[in-house]
Amino acid sequence: MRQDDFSRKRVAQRGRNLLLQELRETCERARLGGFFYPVAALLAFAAAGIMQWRWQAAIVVGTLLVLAVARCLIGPSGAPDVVEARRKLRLLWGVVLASTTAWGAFSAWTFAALPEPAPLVALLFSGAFGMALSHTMCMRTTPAVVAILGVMVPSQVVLWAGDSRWVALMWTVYMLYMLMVLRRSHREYRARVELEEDLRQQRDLFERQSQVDGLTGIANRREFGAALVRAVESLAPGRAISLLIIDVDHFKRLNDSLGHRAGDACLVALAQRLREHFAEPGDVPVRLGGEEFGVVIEALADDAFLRAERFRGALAAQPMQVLGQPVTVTVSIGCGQFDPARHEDADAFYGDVDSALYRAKQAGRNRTEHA
Ligand SMILES: Nc1nc2c(ncn2[C@@H]2O[C@H](COP(=O)(O)OP(=O)(O)OP(=O)(O)O)[C@@H](O)[C@H]2O)c(=O)[nH]1
Repeated sequence: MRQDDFSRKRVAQRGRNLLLQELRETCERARLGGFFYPVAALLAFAAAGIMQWRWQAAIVVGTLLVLAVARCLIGPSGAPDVVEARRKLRLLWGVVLASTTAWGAFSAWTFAALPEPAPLVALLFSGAFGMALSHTMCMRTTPAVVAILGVMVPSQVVLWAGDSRWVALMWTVYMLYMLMVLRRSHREYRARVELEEDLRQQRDLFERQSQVDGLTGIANRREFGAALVRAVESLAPGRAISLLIIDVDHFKRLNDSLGHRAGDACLVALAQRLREHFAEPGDVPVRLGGEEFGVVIEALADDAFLRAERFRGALAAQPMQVLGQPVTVTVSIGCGQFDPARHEDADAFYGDVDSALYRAKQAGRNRTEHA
């Protein structure tokens, strides 16, 4: 993959992760907050004498309750793609804005319709909701601003229009303070999620680096050890695991004649050949170190032997392009199948196949030997 493609992919992945985190947090925070609205409306009606206002209470509390339940139903199920995540966020904010606007309208209505102390109760709850919104729903500023205005403005209009100008002024200052708190909370939220994403990416990078060989890009010895132990320990009845250990013949000569850089390029080209040749499900090609490679194959020894021979024959017959010039290399291969009766563990299995490789070298190289 080209470097700029890789960077673009990482940027897109980062954007998606941030969006999914925003969706998760918005769902979580909106879920809890929704139920305070019907409870607050119930308390305001209780303060006014609930029996006298039972129909109005049923409509207001019922509406706010339905909206609270709707908030709970919109969740980040599974791992939605970017389009689906944006759609859910829009839907969720739509329901949140419906709750805050409904509350704002209700609190303004209490001044006209309900006796004291119901308007005071509703007014104080408006302040609490506005402040809660500025702290908790700070993931997106525009809808959060609309939500705060929805909760706060209707009662302010009533206060400014009536004879409570000082209360109205204090309420307006309070609302401006909420908007400032929202701005700060939003900045802190962004800094936190960006930092968390940076740490996640660093962790993934380190994890990948610890599993992949830096020169050839295929799995390294550490990953090989883990894959072999996994394969051996989880071997199901009727299944087989084979191992090839592949060593380049006279690699020192190649290094000495063409240079170390050409030696490196040769190892990269060889790893690419391995990747292409051993690409069936269950195949794990790795670089064990130096000019030694390994392949874990889910197959019987005879099948693995045939595939090893095909690889060896093709390599010897077809020169590789190394720094622009054709270079023919041969390999010696040890091949064996894991046998629980003979191999106590993965190490014993590896040792057995390594001995087969040794025999292949002793027998003249460019050949495959059975363990
Ligand atoms: N270019 C390059 N050379 C390496 C690397 N790792 C090991 N080598 C070289 O690989 C050579 C291995 O040499 P030997 O172990 O003698 O094996 P050989 O020359 O391949 O001989 P046989 O295995 O007996 O056929 C050494 O010269 C190492 O320096 C590497 O990452 N890059």
